[in-house]
Amino acid sequence: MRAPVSVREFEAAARERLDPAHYDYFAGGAGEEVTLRANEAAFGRLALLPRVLRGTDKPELGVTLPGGSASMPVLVAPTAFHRLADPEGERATARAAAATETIMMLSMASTVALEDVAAAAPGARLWFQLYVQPDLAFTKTLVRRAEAAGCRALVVTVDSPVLGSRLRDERNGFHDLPDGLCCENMRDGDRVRPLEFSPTISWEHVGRLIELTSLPVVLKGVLHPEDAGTALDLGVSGLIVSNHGGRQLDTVPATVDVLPEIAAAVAGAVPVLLDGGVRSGTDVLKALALGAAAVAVGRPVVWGLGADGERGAVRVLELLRAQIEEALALCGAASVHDLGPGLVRRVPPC
Ligand SMILES: Cc1cc2nc3c(=O)[nH]c(=O)nc-3n(C[C@H](O)[C@H](O)[C@H](O)COP(=O)(O)O)c2cc1C
Ligand SMILES: CCCCC(=O)C(=O)O
Repeated sequence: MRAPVSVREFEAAARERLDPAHYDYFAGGAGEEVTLRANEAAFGRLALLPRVLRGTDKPELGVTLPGGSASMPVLVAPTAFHRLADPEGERATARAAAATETIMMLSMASTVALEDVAAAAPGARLWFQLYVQPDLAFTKTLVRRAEAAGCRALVVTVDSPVLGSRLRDERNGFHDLPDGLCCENMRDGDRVRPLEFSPTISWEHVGRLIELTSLPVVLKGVLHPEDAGTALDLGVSGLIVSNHGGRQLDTVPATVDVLPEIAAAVAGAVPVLLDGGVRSGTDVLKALALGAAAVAVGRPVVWGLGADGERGAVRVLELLRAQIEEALALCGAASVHDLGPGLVRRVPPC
């Protein structure tokens, strides 16, 4: 079979190989999946307005963030359960991130323990994603483990006081990992703790985490500009505009549609990242033009992993890099730092 040439084709290739219930877990969203669809559709309603006769040889793609640098403005978003996509699971993803010199946000719900991921991919730049556990002592243990393993930032997911309802999983009866797989970070002595969500999570928890760790704390899942302001006052090091890939509250806006408001509220004080629906280099340029310092991709990397393991994940990331380079050249931009709102026009839905 010929190699996939787009993220969409990687999805099709992964779909052929994955158990249908697992494919649905990865692909699906919450409720009627209005937000899931909106994330991608919103990029489609933005057009690029290129400049001409500004040629340069080699565009600059690298970005520097509080948790280190990346060779391109595309990070790996934290996604759970990679061993459902490939036997090597998060080890393979981390090696792919290392090979492409980008940052991987490692999900707390990984099917390989964070120490084993770090050991399997020595050059990997890992940020650890945390769901605050109701047991704060265990939460602290996780933070210490992430620090000890060399993670360079703590990504606190704040859009999940409870888990959104995924109707595909309900239909498929997919509620637990198959035998032999578990959330390895939840091992505690002889038992594996259940991963819990914290319905009472508040700004106080974030404040305590910032005090607890010397790592930069990045909040993931901010959609309201007033929350962005509160986060800045508390001293976060970065924000990720995210609706969890449409998997939490359905009918929230597409992330790229709220990005300009958040970027305006933050006014450059800390980097603003975006995830949700990024499927191509032109999507990346649009997000950067509207104020993102970088984007993260969730499903695209899972599709690479599901299609061809570590090699597939590398190919997805390298495909996005090549598409960014091409789009920059065709937009007359020498660097990912050169992009502004003038590059983007809103077009009516077709
Ligand atoms: C299968 C899957 C699992 C996810 N697991 C997590 C997780 O463990 N922690 C987290 O903060 N976000 C999680 N997310 C959300 C992603 O980090 C990210 O916000 C989202 O996937 C971005 O949208 P995209 O898939 O359209 O790129 C998950 C998303 C998917 C698709
Ligand atoms: C129980 C792990 C939840 C992972 C997650 O965040 C997601 O599926 O969206």
